[in-house]
Amino acid sequence: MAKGLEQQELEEQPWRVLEFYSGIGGMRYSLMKAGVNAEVVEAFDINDTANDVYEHNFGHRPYQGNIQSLTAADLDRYRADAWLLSPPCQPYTRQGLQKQSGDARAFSFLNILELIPHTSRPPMMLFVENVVGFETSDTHAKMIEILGRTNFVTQEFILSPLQFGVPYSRPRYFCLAKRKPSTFHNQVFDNQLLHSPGPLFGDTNADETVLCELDEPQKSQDKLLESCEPIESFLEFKNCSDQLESNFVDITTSSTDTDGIEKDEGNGYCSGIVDQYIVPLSLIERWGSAMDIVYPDSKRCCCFTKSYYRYVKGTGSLLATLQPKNKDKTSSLKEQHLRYFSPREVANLHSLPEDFQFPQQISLRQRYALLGNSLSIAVVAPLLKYLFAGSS
Ligand SMILES: C[S@@+](CC[C@H](N)C(=O)[O-])C[C@H]1O[C@@H](n2cnc3c(N)ncnc32)[C@H](O)[C@@H]1O
Repeated sequence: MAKGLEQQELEEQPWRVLEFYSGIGGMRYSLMKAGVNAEVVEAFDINDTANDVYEHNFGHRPYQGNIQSLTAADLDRYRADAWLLSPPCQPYTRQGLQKQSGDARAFSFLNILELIPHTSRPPMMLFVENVVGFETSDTHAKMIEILGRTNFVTQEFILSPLQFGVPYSRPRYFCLAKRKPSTFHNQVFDNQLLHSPGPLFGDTNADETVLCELDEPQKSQDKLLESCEPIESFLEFKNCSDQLESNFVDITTSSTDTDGIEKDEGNGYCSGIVDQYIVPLSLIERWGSAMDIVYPDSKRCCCFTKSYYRYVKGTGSLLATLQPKNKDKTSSLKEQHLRYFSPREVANLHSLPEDFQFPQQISLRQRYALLGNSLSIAVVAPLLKYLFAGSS
């Protein structure tokens, strides 16, 4: 009887979690959203600004140092059950030089994994997030080798918010790992790379789950988009187009700011707070054909990167606030009153909670950079729920 109670008490203890590369706390928000009984016992990030935002929202300042300098003894002190890691992705991105494990930014990640066999209390669960491309890198090969050697079984996923009803294309790679004798609910997916969220919701049809993305990709893409909410549901400035219509004045005087970005001075489209989000006409003239433009009724927008607002090409979608009859007519771009998504809107598309806030001193560019580095809570929360389910 006494033993039973002790056992019960033990089971009600929250999981002790370490959040590496914590940024603005996307992993922690995902844990909360997943309803996992977990306590983040420490977060780690080298970036001052990210730590300001994390502290502002969670009331705790992450350990501000280089993860590479942590030792096995340091980690043992936390008695952690789970490690959540979202290491820098530049070594694996197309824009980066793809130096993979040869890139200094990958060192700290491999270093922390190499510590596992030296800890006296290794984690029971591990969760890794990175860009698509990571799964074919030599860092990935090393990670799988270390995890195998330290008794972990893995299930890997490539998933996008579009598969969770959010009109946002941000496919990312995820590795879920459990240390034996712990097992996943659906062991049929052990050591596989999956492209469907089916297993997270109890789907055990291995063939369908692995193949569904490859099989008739266009058809499955169309079906996905149909089930997404429109962009409009994620906007904080919905009625600006009315304001724009009456305030439109074409003043094309431009200047170059310190980052070499051309900005029109006071083009007067839309007075007030939205002004700062208007795309200058000079940028439309120069880069219009390369812009990804979406509308309030669109069911998809492109991934926002950390360079959104600094550069327009390939960094995220722009919103047309006046909808033309023919959406494909490039010549009408100037009349569509393009604007950037605001940081709050990007946060909404990342499914950050409503009470997430930036401290006032964080500049607009820093906000976009931090959000671009963060993750989709709509995707990570069910993955974490699946990882923690049934572990004891
Ligand atoms: C891809 S972002 C992760 C963002 C985070 N998941 C979030 O939700 O905001 C990588 C983060 O790792 C931090 N970082 C990169 N290298 C580091 C290192 N060696 N030690 C500590 N932090 C590091 C960066 O400052 C950045 O905030």
